[in-house]
Amino acid sequence: MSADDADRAAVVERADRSAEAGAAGAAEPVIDLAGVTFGYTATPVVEDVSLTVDSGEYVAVVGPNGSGKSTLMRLMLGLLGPDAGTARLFGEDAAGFDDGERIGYVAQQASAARDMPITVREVVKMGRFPYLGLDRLADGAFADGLSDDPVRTARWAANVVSGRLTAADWAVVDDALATVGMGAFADRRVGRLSGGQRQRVFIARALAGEADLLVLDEPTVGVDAESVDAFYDLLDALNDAGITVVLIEHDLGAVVEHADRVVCLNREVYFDGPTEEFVESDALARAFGTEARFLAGGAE
Ligand SMILES: Nc1ncnc2c1ncn2[C@@H]1O[C@H](COP(=O)(O)OP(=O)(O)OP(=O)(O)O)[C@@H](O)[C@H]1O
Repeated sequence: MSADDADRAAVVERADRSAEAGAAGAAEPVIDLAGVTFGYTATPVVEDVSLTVDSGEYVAVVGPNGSGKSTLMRLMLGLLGPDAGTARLFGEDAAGFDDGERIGYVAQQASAARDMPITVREVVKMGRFPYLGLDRLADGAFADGLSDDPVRTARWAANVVSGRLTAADWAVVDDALATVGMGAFADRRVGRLSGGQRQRVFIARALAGEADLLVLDEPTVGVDAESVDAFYDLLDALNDAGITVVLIEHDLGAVVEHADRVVCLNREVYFDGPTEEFVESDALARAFGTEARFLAGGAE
């Protein structure tokens, strides 16, 4: 079986699992914002936004610089609380949501990640941590490993946690690496990867956590063009497999090619609907003002 075939097989297997989960789960929205208003100061940067995202959707949030996209994402994830309105995540109040492993968050390339002195497999392994549970750590030896030296303690804790990963956990880690096409890089240091490869590793970490919502904030900024295409193909495959995708993206060409639905934001929602209708609409011109001509040209 070629590496590509293995990757495809992993995606298909994931699709089967998601289909089972979908059949068993209720049809509650993944994200549900109702009349949300928020400002860092007295002036709102997000105003009266209502939108729901259902399981399995692929939604892109677009808008000019400073239009409130990242703020909206933080509100969706409960990292900020609305001044007015309500934000719900998987049916719960977003601020109190504590089932973090259900969400995979991929930020713009963090420069810190470049300096991480750990391997790809170690990063992806972190996705399993929420499943280990304190009960799997709580044995008599726990206190013996603590030391005054924080680095030693952290190293010890990492080793203990590694020791607690079962064969099934490691299988999930390897499956996630195969899905993003990074199986061959498992033992490479994260800092030695290209930007696009690193972003795939962070997606793999989310998959290892069995996330069913991927939230990405301009994930391909600074990534070379070829890797960007591969990255979006991967997102398409994951979405086909049932994972909900919410993507902030400035590249309207990528949005038009990949997302099923567009939310166009400039403090308020200017458009929310199918991508083909967005392309035909005047939302871009209204939301982007003078930038619209340039951006629309970029989308062709
Ligand atoms: N932590 C903060 N404190 C104060 N103001 C903030 C903060 N974060 C963002 N803002 C302001 O809120 C507004 C919306 O910012 P936000 O980052 O949500 O927009 P954006 O659409 O994601 O922008 P960009 O496309 O440039 O990343 C901007 O005017 C920004 O300056």
